Amino acid sequence: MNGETRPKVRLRGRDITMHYGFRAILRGISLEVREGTPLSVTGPNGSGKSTLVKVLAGVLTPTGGSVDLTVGETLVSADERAHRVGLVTPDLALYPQLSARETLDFLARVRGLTPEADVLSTLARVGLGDRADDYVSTFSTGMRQRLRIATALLHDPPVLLLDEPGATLDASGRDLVASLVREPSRAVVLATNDPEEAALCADQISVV
Ligand SMILES: Nc1ncnc2c1ncn2[C@@H]1O[C@H](COP(=O)(O)OP(=O)(O)OP(=O)(O)O)[C@@H](O)[C@H]1O
Repeated sequence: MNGETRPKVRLRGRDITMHYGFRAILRGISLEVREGTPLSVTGPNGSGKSTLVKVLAGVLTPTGGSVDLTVGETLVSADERAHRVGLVTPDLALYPQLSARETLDFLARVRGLTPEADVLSTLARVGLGDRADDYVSTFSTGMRQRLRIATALLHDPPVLLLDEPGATLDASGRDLVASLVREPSRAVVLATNDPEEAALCADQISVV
């Protein structure tokens, strides 16, 4: 979908707090992201970047505060949010016994998507067009990361949440990440320890 036809999107987090047991990780994080103005999330190891991304994705429920996503005029429900968000996280386990094409076919079915063509074009977009039928077990670290990015793009979500997306990628892979961050039609949040990656974003917050 191109930017002219895509509805406007706004992802907002208000006063987000998170505790793991007695340990307070996020203390009152507020943010707002719209299409075309990507937001980087920086902070030291263990400061809560990944936690914040998962809260925004709806994978984790925060201890306090709220997240809301508006697409067009519609406030997206918490249950529906996963269908509107593409999440790239190092925690995403891939099935080694599936091929890249089968991985996306499987996800397409799970997500209720049908068009087979999107699978191949998505693999081509991440540079795996010629490895579609190879098993994930034979993929290198960077190829697996490209496949994770493909899983996030498959349903053409209006929101992309990227957690350390370029950490294992080569120069062309980092260019791919840069092109995704700069897409004017998506709202993008990028959690990273890499200053060059963070600099791709117009806005920045830091968690400590
Ligand atoms: N499931 C969990 N149970 C308990 N503590 C957790 C859990 N997940 C994360 N934490 C803790 O929350 C804190 C933040 O972790 P998180 O992964 O969000 O940090 P991060 O900023 O992304 O770190 P890094 O830069 O190392 O990727 C850490 O202290 C971590 O130990």
